Amino acid sequence: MSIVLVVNSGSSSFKYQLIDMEREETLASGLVERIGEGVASVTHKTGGAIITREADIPDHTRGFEAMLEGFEEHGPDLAEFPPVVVGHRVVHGGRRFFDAAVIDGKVLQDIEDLIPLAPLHNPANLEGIVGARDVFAQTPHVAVFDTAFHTTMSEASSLYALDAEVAKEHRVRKYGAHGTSHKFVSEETARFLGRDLAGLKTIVLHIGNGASMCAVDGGRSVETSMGMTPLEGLVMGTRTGDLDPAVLVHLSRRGGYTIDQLDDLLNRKSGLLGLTGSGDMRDVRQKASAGDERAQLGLAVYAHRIRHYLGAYMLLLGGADAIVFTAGIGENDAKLRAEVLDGLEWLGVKLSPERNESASRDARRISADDSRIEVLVVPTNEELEIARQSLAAIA
Ligand SMILES: Nc1ncnc2c1ncn2[C@@H]1O[C@H](COP(=O)(O)OP(=O)(O)O)[C@@H](O)[C@H]1O
Ligand SMILES: CC(=O)OP(=O)(O)O
Ligand SMILES: [Mg+2]
Repeated sequence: MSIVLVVNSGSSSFKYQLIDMEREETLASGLVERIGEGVASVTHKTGGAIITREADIPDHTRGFEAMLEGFEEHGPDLAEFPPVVVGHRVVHGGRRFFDAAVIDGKVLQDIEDLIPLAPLHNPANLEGIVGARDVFAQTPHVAVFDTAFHTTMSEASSLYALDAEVAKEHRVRKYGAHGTSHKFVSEETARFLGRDLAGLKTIVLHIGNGASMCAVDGGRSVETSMGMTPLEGLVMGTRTGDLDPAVLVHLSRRGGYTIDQLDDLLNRKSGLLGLTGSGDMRDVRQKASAGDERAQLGLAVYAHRIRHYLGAYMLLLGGADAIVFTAGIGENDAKLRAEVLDGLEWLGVKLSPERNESASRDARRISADDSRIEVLVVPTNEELEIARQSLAAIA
């Protein structure tokens, strides 16, 4: 039996999944939220049961213990299903990791060295790894990097027009993120369509709390909307996405903002939250339906940015076979999908309103039969992709 435990650590949360890789079946999954905030919430799901409780979880190591308690109390018994490997999501692998890596002291050091390039994500990923290695000391651990899928991008896509010496010294270039999801979804798309991945041009819209798009040509990432860090590109829950860099100079000079305040403003106080007062799409939709004009305007900015990238990626790929929506918003928000694809019949994109609004949660076609370009919803499963790569890395 090949059992893999996957850990996706965020700054204040972590998600986990125990997967039987022989059938790619999830035996249990869970979420520990609000770590270090006094009362954390712990959810453990297995065999159709969902158990939620509150606990004091000051750090990720304690979070791991809470996860283990979930397994002990509600199963499955980890002694019966011992993981052969623990797979970890790591957002930034820079130009050091082109593939998944078995974690040793050197890999840990590299992930730490990359913290300046992903200050919100890599420290949490690292803490998760350290916690998990304490608990699963005899098991190999593998890091799977969000950036790895984008290492196929050309220099023309990856370089900023910054002084070349400065860029080199400070490792400033586009690395992208969400690559594990973009890879998984583009492969699922080929499978769904019964097409050979090698001949398929896909535009993947990973629209969750963090959001990015990717132009995938024959299974290779050729362009993506996130940049040196996961701040560039689309409007997100709390992140600005694209912004004239001179805004920073202006706010610093005229507004007296410090570097830390700017970082906080751009990463945590902007995006949907900054535009509408809510960072969660469900709340923004509710407000907009109730007539809130700020929410309506925020949604217009949100969809406009996605359309901007969609147009660019159609051109870069020389046309697309499929436009694919995924992640929390992409999979669930039919209104957003309709807004993004509104009036694109001239381009060969025609949505079927009934299919778009269907309550199905499976991979599905939402374009009309006479749409030249296929439009799909394909649920992402980063954990399964991490499990596949982790298993391959120890083989
Ligand atoms: N039914 C829904 N309609 C609209 N948005 C939804 C729905 N369900 C979830 N979302 C949104 O999905 C987002 C979270 O996406 P997710 O991919 O889980 O993000 P992350 O993994 O980055 O935390 C939130 O903005 C949430 O409001
Ligand atoms: C890279 C990134 O933005 O990740 P998340 O969507 O989990 O915030
Ligand atoms: Mg995410």
